[in-house]
Amino acid sequence: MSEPAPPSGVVRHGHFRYESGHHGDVWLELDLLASYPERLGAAARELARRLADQEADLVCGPLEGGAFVAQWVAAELGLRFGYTRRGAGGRYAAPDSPDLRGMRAIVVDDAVNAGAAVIATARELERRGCTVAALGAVMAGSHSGTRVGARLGVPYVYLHEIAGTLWEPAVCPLCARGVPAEG
Ligand SMILES: O=P(O)(O)OC[C@H]1O[C@H](OP(=O)(O)OP(=O)(O)O)[C@H](O)[C@@H]1O
Repeated sequence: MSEPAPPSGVVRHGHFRYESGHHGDVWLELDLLASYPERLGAAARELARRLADQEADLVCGPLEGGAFVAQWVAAELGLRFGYTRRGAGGRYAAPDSPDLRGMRAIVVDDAVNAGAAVIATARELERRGCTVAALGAVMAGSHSGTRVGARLGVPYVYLHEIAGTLWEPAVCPLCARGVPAEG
């Protein structure tokens, strides 16, 4: 079964300046993805199908976009749902209630780029007494997002690999060609 393609306009090509300070040639319009619930639901159903053998109790995603997908995947699998929220210093925290001790968790995000959100979410779940069983994402960036499962040492399902390159600003070839950067 082939996975549903992201809606047109979600993956943009050009010259962009990211929050990390890097420059790159791909931008993901994740709010646009979230605005098509039918398409997001199709992606979540496909993720759920591929993650169904993980014997998990909980699906957890980072707010905002990751949690939208995680909740849908949890509903498809008949599992509990949780979320994390970014706080100071890049830490992601889950709400104090419910008690998550002893649960097997799948971490789900809409997009994984550097992997900061899913890794911090996995660390928080472990701190709260969960075992992280697997990772799922609708989209994963080819520069590092596709390798985050290996970094966490868990099975990783992503539906779309988004080809893109990151550069330090000083060596950005698009800057060298005088292409204006967005972001
Ligand atoms: O792999 P990473 O480099 O961490 O990037 C991926 C994260 O970035 C986006 O969230 P963002 O921080 O923009 O928050 P939002 O969902 O509230 O827009 C996206 O929803 C992922 O959670």
